[in-house]
Amino acid sequence: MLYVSTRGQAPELDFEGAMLAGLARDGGLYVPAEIPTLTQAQIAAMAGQPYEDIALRVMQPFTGMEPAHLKDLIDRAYAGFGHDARAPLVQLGPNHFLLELFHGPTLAFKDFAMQLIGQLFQDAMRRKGDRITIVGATSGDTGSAAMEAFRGLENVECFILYPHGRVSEVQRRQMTTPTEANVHAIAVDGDFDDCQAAVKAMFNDHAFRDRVGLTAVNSINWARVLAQVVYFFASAVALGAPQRRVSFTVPTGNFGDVFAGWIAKRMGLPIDRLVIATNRNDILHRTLATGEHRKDGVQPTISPSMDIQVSSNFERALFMAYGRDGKAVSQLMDELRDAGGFPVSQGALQALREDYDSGRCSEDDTAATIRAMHARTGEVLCPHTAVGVKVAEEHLAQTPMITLATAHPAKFPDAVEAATGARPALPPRMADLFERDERLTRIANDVDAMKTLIEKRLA
Ligand SMILES: Cc1ncc(COP(=O)(O)O)c(C=O)c1O
Ligand SMILES: N[C@@H](CCOP(=O)(O)O)C(=O)O
Repeated sequence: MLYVSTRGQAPELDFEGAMLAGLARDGGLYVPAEIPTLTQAQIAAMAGQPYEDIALRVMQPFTGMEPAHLKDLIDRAYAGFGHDARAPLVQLGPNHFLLELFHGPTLAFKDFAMQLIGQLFQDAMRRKGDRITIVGATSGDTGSAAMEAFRGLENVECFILYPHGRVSEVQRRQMTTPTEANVHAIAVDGDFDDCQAAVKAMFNDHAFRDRVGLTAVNSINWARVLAQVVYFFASAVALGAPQRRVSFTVPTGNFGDVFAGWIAKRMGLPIDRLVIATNRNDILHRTLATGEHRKDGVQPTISPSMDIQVSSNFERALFMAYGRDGKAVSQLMDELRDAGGFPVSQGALQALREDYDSGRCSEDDTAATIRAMHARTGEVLCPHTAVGVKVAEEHLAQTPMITLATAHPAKFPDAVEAATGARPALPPRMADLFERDERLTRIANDVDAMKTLIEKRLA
């Protein structure tokens, strides 16, 4: 299986090469040259299987890895999850289900991919004997998941850039309290888009990239997206796929999760609609509605992990919608950088609308949904999940709808308490989070200063 860049100018790589590279050398994102398909019988055979077995069947064709070896890494990745089903389904209404993706060690869906790529990276490094430097950008959840997966590992330094003052206190403390010396929380005076732009700028400085052995754990990295494809299969099969079609609503920011759903659909999973749910940072909803993809400044919300305007993986969706035309995508990305946006061509817009629907949820509706769902079902939603549930309710139809519950409510206690009157508790293993010492470096939104900081630390 080979991987190609969305900008068409980087060398094609195998799975391990694409994973270790992170961002392609032409600034694009790696995607599979062809998407492998599963037969309806192969999908039906997943019914009743453990999550780890489904993960093997879904991911193995993309990796070319020896199945028993990959299965061993998958088993290790999910052994620490706090629920036997890994991703349990809860029914919210007659045709509406919630997929709980927050039973991993850092209480957000990021653990599904991050725990696995932690294993995959260690496996590759054992064979190659390399040192790597991870630089990641986070709006709150990727950062703690990455630190959890890589803390204490020899030959790995992990730097996480987060927007100062724009993550919840629990999220911040999850990043600033690990004691291992190889993980570093860096508070940037900027927003998430600034942090992500800085990461991409470091990758595009090839001399720096090669000097420090830079790699990515954001959904820039194809392996992150791949691991997220699995729970679309596991949940759809639990509700009767492939005989029964399902739809998904995905709280969306960087577009990695919903793009994983698109991959599942292309692999043969009978998905009816993929609904993109945004908070008031609604660039993706506006794009689908109007055909104009235009940045509008990141606005802080009570669902801070989705406070994103430059949605990294939308580039992968555009690549597919433009018929895998790397030159066209490259031009669009230049326009986004230089002019703040671009019109999507009619053909590409039609292709996007064939697979995706979208909706936007206001701050008031987010709080009202947390409150109403708690009163009606007893289920406590995190604000991101509430954005998904609200938008999903506007798209309910004959087909069962699965909304992704992307984080545990206890990561956002203030927003949840304001809506329900009850403060969600952290799991006992994290009960002393607020007593632990914090360690962080505050830095200006200046890529050169960040590179200097990283190189100093590595020296
Ligand atoms: C809790 C939560 N929900 C939703 C999202 C959006 O997911 P994606 O960036 O894959 O669109 C994020 C961050 O990415 C998140 O942390
Ligand atoms: N919401 C994310 C933003 C980064 O997303 P990623 O999936 O590209 O890592 C976060 O919590 O950091």
